[in-house]
Amino acid sequence: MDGRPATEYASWQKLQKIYDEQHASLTLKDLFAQDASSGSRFETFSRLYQSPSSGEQDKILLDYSKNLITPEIWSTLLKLAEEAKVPEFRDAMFKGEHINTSEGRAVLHVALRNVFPQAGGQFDIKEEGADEVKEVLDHMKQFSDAVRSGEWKGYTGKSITDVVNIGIGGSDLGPVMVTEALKPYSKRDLKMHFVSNVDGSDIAEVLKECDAERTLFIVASKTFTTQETMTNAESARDWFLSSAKDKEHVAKHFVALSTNTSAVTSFGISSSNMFKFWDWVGGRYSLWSAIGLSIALSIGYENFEQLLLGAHEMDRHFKETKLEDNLPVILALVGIWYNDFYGAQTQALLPYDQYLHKFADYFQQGDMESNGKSVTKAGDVVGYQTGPIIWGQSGTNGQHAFYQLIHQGTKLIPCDFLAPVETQNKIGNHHSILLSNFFAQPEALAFGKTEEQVIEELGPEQAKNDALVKSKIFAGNKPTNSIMFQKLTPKTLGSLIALYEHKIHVQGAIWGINSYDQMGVELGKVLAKNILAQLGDADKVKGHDSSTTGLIHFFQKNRK
Ligand SMILES: O=P(O)(O)OC[C@H]1O[C@H](O)[C@@H](O)[C@@H](O)[C@@H]1O
Repeated sequence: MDGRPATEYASWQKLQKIYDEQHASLTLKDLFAQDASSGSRFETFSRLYQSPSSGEQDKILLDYSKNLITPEIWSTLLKLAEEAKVPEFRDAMFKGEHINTSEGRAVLHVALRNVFPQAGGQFDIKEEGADEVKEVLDHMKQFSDAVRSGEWKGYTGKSITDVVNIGIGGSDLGPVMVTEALKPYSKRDLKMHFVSNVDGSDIAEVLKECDAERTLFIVASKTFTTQETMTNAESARDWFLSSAKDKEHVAKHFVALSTNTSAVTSFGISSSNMFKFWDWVGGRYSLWSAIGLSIALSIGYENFEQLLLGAHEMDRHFKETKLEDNLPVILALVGIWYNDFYGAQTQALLPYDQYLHKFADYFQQGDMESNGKSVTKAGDVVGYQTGPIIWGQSGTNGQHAFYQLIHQGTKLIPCDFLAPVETQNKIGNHHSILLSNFFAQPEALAFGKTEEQVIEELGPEQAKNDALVKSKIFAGNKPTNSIMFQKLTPKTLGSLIALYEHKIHVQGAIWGINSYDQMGVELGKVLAKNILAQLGDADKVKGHDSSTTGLIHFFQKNRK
């Protein structure tokens, strides 16, 4: 809680000792072979989460049995969570304590979904703005209903057909991921576009598809100062005005999502077209706030509310469930075991659901911007690994791209496999084929293929080729989590996102770091501003190393 280095905990030291003594002989094969004597490993190391309001329909199964953990390792990891005061740190977040210490802010994305008195009661959160959440949601409902029904008209009296969300980082990735994930619930005749990159090609391609009379621009930026977003927003406004001519028409075609009212109004968007949020909403935790307006426009407010409800129910689970049954805690502890003791550098997220194809991209920011830190909250340099590199893509595509390295490469890559029991699109036996891959890959990773098996398969003649035999061996012993959910409904998606958000929180708490600032994005921004002012004139290029100067001069000489 106070940023104690994790290595000081007795349980951390014990884990190190266990690792040193046991890791060479610890195999998933042996661990599962003990099933017969000690009861099913699956029973011991899996947990079923049921939505309190819809139970069966929105359940999530977490199987963490294919991990290199024994009862002793597991109980020591749970002890670590207690020693690091994970429950206290979690409760401090829910109470609105200013756990983002470097910025002196509360961390209250949980307040954004704390709007369901019927779902087991609300959390008592007393922070400025927390009582305005419902008001902004009502505004979002009213606005999204009007646009979706066609009641909201553009400057020539036509309804809206295209929505362009202009934002970057947390003001883009969440809406992109969720609108993709919930496409089956979307209004197909309202097309969603996302512009994030300051590269003019991004906005140029989107605008080619839009008609100024029927396009709504959402300028999404917490600070409303982000260079990429403001540049894109200005270009969008210029493009719009080249057709609409009159600045008065901007009001029908531009809305803003921000915490910065004065910057929004000086851009020319009236405060009645602004959807606000608060400084206690971190960018990468903001899809639940006004930043989710594009989501509400795409899937409708009622579905957006279901997304919030799913997250709220996971919040309750995280807050009220003992550590050993707590899904976010389990994911966090398993991750720490590989990250800090086995030295794993990365963590793959592999959804076997095409609609989740942006899930890993989303949690790249969610996890890496949160836990990519190397000093504790007390300011000490950590002597251990913190946040993992998050990567991945939809499962079967990954199988034909990078799984080779996971199976037979030299690196340990812990993987989370995710899949729905029910598909959104029943076509032939696609889903059975998909799921058979979802079941097979963790099995292959865990148990591999021995030399004896390879020799038997090859037959006596080919087995004489030793190099061929060796190349076909799968060492196995690669750890995975498997997460199965009933169906990718808005509510289940909300719960899954909150599950990973809280996993990140627990890991940050154990590492003693501040998961809620992002100082590492600042330096590059400042240098870029300085360079921009020098780009026009070769004589102005000053104050850089010879490499940077050489590159800038090369650009200046060759640009057309
Ligand atoms: O919403 P904004 O203020 O435009 O910020 C966009 C992004 O900027 C920076 O990269 C970081 O601070 C991110 O966390 C943030 O999501």
